[in-house]
Amino acid sequence: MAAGASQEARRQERLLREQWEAARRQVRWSGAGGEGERRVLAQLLVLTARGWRLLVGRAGSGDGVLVGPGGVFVVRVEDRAGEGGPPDEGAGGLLAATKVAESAVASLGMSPVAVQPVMVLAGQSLDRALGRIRLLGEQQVGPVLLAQPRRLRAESVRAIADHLERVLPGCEGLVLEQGAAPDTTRQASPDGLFDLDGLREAALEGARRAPIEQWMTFLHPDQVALVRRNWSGPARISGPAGTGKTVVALHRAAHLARRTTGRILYVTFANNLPRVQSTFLRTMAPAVADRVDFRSLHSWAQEFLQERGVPVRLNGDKAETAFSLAWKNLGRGSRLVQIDPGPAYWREEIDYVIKGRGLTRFEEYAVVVRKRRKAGLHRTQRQSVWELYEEYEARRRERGVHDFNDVLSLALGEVSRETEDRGGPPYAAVVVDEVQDLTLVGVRLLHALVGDAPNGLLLVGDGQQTVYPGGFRLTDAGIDIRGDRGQVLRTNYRNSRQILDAALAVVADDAFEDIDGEPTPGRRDVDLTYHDGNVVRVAEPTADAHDRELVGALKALPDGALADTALLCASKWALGHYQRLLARAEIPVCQLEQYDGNPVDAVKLGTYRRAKGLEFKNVFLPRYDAESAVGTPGTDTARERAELRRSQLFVAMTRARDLLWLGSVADPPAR
Ligand SMILES: Nc1ncnc2c1ncn2[C@@H]1O[C@H](COP(=O)(O)OP(=O)(O)OP(=O)(O)O)[C@@H](O)[C@H]1O
Repeated sequence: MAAGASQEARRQERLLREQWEAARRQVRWSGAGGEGERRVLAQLLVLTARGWRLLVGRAGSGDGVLVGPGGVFVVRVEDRAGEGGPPDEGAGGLLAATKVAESAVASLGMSPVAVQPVMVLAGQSLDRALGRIRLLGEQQVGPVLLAQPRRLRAESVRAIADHLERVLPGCEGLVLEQGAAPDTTRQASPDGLFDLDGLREAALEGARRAPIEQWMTFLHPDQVALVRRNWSGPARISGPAGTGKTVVALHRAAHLARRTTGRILYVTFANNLPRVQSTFLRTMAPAVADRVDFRSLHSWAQEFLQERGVPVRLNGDKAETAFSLAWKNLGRGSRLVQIDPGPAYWREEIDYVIKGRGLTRFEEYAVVVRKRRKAGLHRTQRQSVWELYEEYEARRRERGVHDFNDVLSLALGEVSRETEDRGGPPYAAVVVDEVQDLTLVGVRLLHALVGDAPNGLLLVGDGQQTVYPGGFRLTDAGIDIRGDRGQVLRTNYRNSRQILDAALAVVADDAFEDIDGEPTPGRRDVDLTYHDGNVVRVAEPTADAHDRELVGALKALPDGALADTALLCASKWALGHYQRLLARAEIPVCQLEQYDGNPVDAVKLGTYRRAKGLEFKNVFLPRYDAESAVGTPGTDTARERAELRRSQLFVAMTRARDLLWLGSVADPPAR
């Protein structure tokens, strides 16, 4: 240990010893409770000399509340020296008191996840969970509270404690009386159960730990109301980019985990998001982090089928070969090539319209409304698509493999059977983030897991950020969102006006229909919070000059800024190019696919799609306006692809909080 550090440790130890002596004298004098209770109270009083506020019932009984840098803790002390098991009787009262405290701080915008029930067992040594209650021994309570990461600043501690003192009935503040300070020349010998070393270490650790982000504790009171709401059936939260949908969904998942004993499933389509979101939840509500399963839909479905013994042979390459053969046999000679000569459009038709919607009969396909598909198909053309589909299925089966859609259909069949057999849903609640990315079968599957149970299904997303072809309405999935079960968030907390305006300009003419069937204009009204930020546009005559500018701009960022910087590309090809460029320039890179939400001092590199749901202080979009091959110009399918590409660009642009760098290569000047 460095000399400075050990001096600080000695100073802390001396201070703690003095504070403990003073607290012991104070509680002895107050005559509160039994001896064990008095020792715990003395320890809590020590915290009041370290930035915490303690509120107790006026009669000296009931549950106390501690408010400090680590959050709000509703505390019940049980004097159980020598008695074994946990005091179940006290738990109900403590949870009720916690609910009261949660309601009281909700009006201040404090999320329920920041209010935690703690039961302290005097005379015992333990640290474990009893449902959502943290059970702590006398020796553990001080160190555990002091070591919490910092959630509240001093002024918030003051405001919250003052508020609670005003609104909680019969409650008053108790502080360590400085006048009761002991004779410091005497070497005090703390009681056996007072862990001086533990407290000292915890105080140092608490000071060392980085504070957790504000949004993990405070939301807008309207958002807190959504987090705590009781919904009688499936619910939906929508809203434009950056309006806090994911933030509300995460707090909601934590809140539900504390309210129920079952497990919570939190699903997205993308593979990388669950890792990031799980990291966030672990930081903001560690006590319930293990009760929430963060999964991508397909990985969850595969694992689920495996556990149930349903054979799955997912093989993307062999499925691709099956399609290529089907196209060769039936597609490329058919009337479909007049609509779009490329096989990709027809593969999408099978993936997103036919299999994605779970259609199994031609008559269903013949009449289906093909959402977001711009090329109209009459009956004979649909017949050709259906023949292609059947040929593909035959080739796929021949190879004995499944594609991604099969995995979801199999899981849906299994869940429906299982829910009937077992008579109960496997999850207490399912939260779906970025729901617009899912297929209809995917949404049906998740709905089947919880049905229409109260507080069971929460769908979160924004149709404007659709980055895959096709679409569906919730009513197609048999999901009925009524009245206040459909909520819209409207305040953007992420982007500056310049950045949001630049992004909205891209999709201004692309009106869309959201999954609730609501027609919505491309340029939407969004309230902005005051926030500075810049759009930097760089147009260079050549690709080389463009890349030099990009590297220069990245290198000019201040020290440590790379940790909050992303470079996003429209295609995998471009990704490879920029990866090599950054490697040559010796700029550290972290692939978005590997990113888990923990800070790493490297540029996050990924495709527009991979950046879904994430945000960064600085976002670089090189060659952002480069035209990709979008089929025969002027055709419906080309228009559809161009619109999808604009949605993807919109998603990429709205990831930027403070700086959006847009690079392009201008046409060389005419000679
Ligand atoms: N009440 C709030 N006060 C301050 N910041 C907030 C609040 N709510 C959300 N934020 C911040 O807003 C930003 C966007 O939040 P979030 O990612 O949840 O939005 P979103 O609607 O899911 O976005 P997108 O659809 O674009 O992925 C985050 O930085 C979050 O911390």
